[in-house]
Amino acid sequence: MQRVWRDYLQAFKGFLALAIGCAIMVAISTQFVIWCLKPGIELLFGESDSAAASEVPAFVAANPLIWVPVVMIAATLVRLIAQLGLATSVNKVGHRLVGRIQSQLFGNLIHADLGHLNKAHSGSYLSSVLFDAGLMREATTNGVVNYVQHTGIVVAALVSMAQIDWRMTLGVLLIGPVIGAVLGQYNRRTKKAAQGAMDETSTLSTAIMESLDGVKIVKINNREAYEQARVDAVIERRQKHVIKGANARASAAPMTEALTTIVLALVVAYAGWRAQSGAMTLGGFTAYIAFLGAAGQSLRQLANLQTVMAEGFTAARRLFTALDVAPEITDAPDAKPLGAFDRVTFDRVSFAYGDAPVLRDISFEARAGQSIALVGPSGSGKSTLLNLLPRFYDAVSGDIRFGDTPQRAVTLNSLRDRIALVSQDPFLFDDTIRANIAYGKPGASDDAIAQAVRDAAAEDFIAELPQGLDTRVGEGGSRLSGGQKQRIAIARAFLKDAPLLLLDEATSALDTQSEIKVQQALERLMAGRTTFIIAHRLSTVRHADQILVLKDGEIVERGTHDQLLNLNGLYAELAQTQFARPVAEAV
Ligand SMILES: Nc1ncnc2c1ncn2[C@@H]1O[C@H](COP(=O)(O)OP(=O)(O)OP(=O)(O)O)[C@@H](O)[C@H]1O
Repeated sequence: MQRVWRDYLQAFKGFLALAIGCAIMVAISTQFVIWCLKPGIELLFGESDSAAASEVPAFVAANPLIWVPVVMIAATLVRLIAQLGLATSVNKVGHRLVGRIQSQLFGNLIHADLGHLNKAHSGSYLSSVLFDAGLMREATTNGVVNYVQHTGIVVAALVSMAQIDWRMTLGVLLIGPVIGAVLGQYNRRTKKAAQGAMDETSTLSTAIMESLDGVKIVKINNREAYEQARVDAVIERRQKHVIKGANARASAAPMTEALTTIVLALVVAYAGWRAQSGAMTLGGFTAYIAFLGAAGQSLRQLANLQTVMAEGFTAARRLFTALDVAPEITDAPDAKPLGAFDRVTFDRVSFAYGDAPVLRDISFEARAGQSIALVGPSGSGKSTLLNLLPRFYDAVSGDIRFGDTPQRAVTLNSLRDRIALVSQDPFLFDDTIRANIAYGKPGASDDAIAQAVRDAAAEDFIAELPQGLDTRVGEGGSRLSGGQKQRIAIARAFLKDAPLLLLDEATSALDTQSEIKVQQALERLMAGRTTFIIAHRLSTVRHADQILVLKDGEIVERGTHDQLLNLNGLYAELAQTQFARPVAEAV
């Protein structure tokens, strides 16, 4: 709660003060309406006139038939206004709080290290953004204000009851610890159920997202029934927790009600006995019962609030755990923008995902404008090596330098500004082709975009689309073919015009018109840029200035295509089996 106050609520303290002021006003006006009953009944029914008359102003005592209802209606109006003020201010603060947390969570997600994102479940983030923030709002705004209001009503009712008959009130208070113990019991159960339900909600989100992402694999393998059963099992587990929580919640309020009704019965008996001896008036008795009723109702509300608070604070704990993960890959305090560089150097670079070493002692130098092909068996570390250049991951040891400047001495933004990435399966956003091309260079001119489209050999197919550059590509570029997506990604890289290019070449062979165009566009893109390329095509490796052959995370051979073929080692072997056409035929 302290943290919620410090990080979120403090900024809205004016609105919160208004909400709490309104809550107190609601409590007071509720009490006042009930308090009016005693002198009202006593005056109207002519009971013990003198006592009632001394409790109210003279004009009320003089004309109770008019003034008692008028005062009660006025107090009710005050209460209505206070309730409206309470609702609007709490809603405003609460929903602003949700928006702020959701925005922070997304900011945290988008700035997180890849290493962290790979470990976290996307569903867990999704359910935090969508549900946890709402649960936390309910507890920290509505919950807190209702606590203040209903606690106020209970305390004020007890004080008024003590004024009417302190002995009876002392007796009533004895029930307090019993109610406390009952509520405590339900509170524990609700908390446990809330935690379980929230965990299953994130599992459910993950399961749904995974099934949709892999829908083709699901269908081709006829695994719809399996996926249905998998999701049903999660729903079932989630429901069990939700039902447990709902049962605890549903039992807490009636238990409190039963206890307060027992108290009411005892009060009726005791008050009747006191009335017989003339120690209690009808007005006093009616007001006492009404106060007791109000206190009982507020106690029930407090019992219901236990769930809201339990869920809210469990959600808050989860949210804070997610928000507290700070990225480790950040700018050094004295980082400078990356300037022009004449070479990229890897100097004894090693890397591990966790404890598993993936790259060992990688050393090489790429001069500006050269193309470096990375080849090697699957899992040898080619993608990992590429990932180190834009600092998607940081090397465990060794140095990467741009010219003479160490990679960690430059700002992340300037480093990534100078790198373009074209991957095997390029990612497109559900936006227009224009926006997708300009993603790396927002605000690029129409001319620059048109030039990038021409360079990427994408103009023909874009011209055939009904809205040309303004055609939306669908989620993940689903309305375009693989070759078209590739060319848009290449146009994006052309427009970014970065000096360093990372390419993960498509594995398929050059056998269609579209793929020939892609290949030619890539060759134009590589011209004049330092290119690191995971090569799957013989034509690419043959033209590379330097080929690094990786095996188990180490460079085992290096040189040009001809030099490596002459070595007759791993490269020659790979060239025979891995590349599209046999070496003999291609050479
Ligand atoms: N995010 C990750 N977490 C843990 N291990 C990983 C991760 N990514 C890759 N690895 C492991 O690191 C090793 C190298 O993987 P990498 O993707 O760099 O190989 P690659 O040579 O690019 O393979 P391929 O040609 O099959 O794409 C593999 O053993 C892989 O299991």
